[in-house]
This record gives sequence, structure tokens and C-alpha cells, in this order.
Amino acid sequence: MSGGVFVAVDGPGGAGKSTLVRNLDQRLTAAGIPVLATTEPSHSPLGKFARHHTGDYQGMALACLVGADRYHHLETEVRPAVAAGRVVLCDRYTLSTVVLQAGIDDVPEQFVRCINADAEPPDLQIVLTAPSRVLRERLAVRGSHGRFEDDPTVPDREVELYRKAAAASERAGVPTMVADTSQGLASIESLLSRLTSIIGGLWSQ
Ligand SMILES: Nc1ncnc2c1ncn2[C@@H]1O[C@H](COP(=O)(O)OP(=O)(O)OP(=O)(O)O)[C@@H](O)[C@H]1O
Ligand SMILES: Cc1cn([C@H]2C[C@H](O)[C@@H](COP(=O)(O)O)O2)c(=O)[nH]c1=O
Repeated sequence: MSGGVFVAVDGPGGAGKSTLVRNLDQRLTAAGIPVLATTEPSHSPLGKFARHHTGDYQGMALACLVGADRYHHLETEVRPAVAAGRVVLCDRYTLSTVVLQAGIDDVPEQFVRCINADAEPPDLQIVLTAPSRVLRERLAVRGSHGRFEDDPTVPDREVELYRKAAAASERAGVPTMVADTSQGLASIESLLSRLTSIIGGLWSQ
């Protein structure tokens, strides 16, 4: 059996995380690699609650909600799938917490880091980005997924916060790849090919 791989996909709202995860799942599965495509907040009742109440719960309360869901998700889905040799593709992970809870909601970073201290880093962290104008246009077409995407000032701040958070976690030793998705859906073809090859290589090690 080949080794499991934990891949997190992060980035601002509308950067294309879900689109990338869906396409990567198809590519890797077609290559014969077993995949669990998942998301945070998770599909558990707690995860659904957190996802649908970002307007009602903010700051430390939301940080605790997404943190509790994360540990449940790791214990019940992510770690068992990695242990079974699957590639786990997770749409949002700890970088989203650093950016949204600490960066946007002003939760003290030490509190965020403490809550997430036992959430293991991914084997590969993919951070998607695009100019904030492009993000706003996409969200206007697709529709908002909650409080953070209702605020038109958030994309500018998110782009910068994800850039800094990605650089910091790379310095901390988390293998990180930043990719710009602003050139349209056709342009993610080359990204998909590169990622299929990189993740396939990690899986077969
Ligand atoms: N590379 C791309 N080029 C152009 N449009 C894209 C690209 N990727 C995604 N889109 C479109 O942008 C919108 C947002 O994409 P998607 O839902 O995948 O983003 P997301 O990062 O998962 O957003 P959220 O954080 O809000 O869940 C969708 O309408 C999607 O079709
Ligand atoms: C993982 C995580 C998520 N959130 C928030 C951000 C969004 O409002 C939803 C996720 O929905 P999307 O379709 O992926 O945009 O949950 C958060 O605040 N903190 C987190 O760590």
C-alpha cells in the first residue's frame, strides 16, 4: 500500500478552492489513486453549524467552533483516510483560521495558534490567490457563502493576509505552493497537471 497524503487547499473566497479540489479529485481518481475530497468546516452537524452561522458567531466563539469541528474532522475522517493510504484533499484548513479569525476577526494570534496546536500540518499546502477585483467579480456572479464574503473590503485584506500566512508557514517548514487563478478556468489545466504529478509522487513514496 502507498502512503497517505494530506493536502490542504486554502485562499480567499472565490479563489477557486472548491473548483480545484473537484478537478484534482477527478484527475487523481482517474490515475488510480484513492482520494477523500473533504472540506472544513466539515459535513458533520458541528461543521454545518459553524459554516451556516459565521454571521451569528464571531471572534473567539467562531474560532472555537471551527477548531472543535477541525479536531472531530481530523479524528473521524482525515487521519483514518491518511492511515488507509488515501490522498485527502481538504478545502480550507488552518490557514483559513489564521486569516479569517486572527486577521479579519482580530482574535489574538496566540489564541488561534493555541487552539490549533494539535492540528497537524498538511503534507502539502496549496494557496490559491487572485487580484481582489477578480475575487469580487467572481463572488458577485456566484453569490456569497457567508459573512466574510458579504463585506466588499474583505478580499483586499484576505489577499494580503494569505500571502503573509503562506510565507510564514513555508518558513515554518510546511511545503507550500501559491498559485494565481486569475487567468481563467483553462489556465488551471497546467496547475492541475503539475499538482497531479506532485501529489502522485508523494503518494507513491
Ligand atoms: N481559475 C478560475 N478561473 C475563473 N473562474 C474560476 C476559477 N476557479 C473558480 N472559478 C469560478 O469562481 C467562482 C468561485 O469558485 P470556487 O467556488 O471554486 O471558489 P472558492 O475559493 O471555493 O470559494 P469559497 O471560499 O467562497 O468557497 C465559481 O463561480 C467558479 O466557477
Ligand atoms: C475552515 C474555516 C472556515 N471558516 C468559514 C469561512 C466561510 O464563511 C465558511 C466556509 O465556507 P466556504 O464555502 O469554504 O467559503 O467557513 C472560518 O471562518 N474559519 C475557518 O478556519
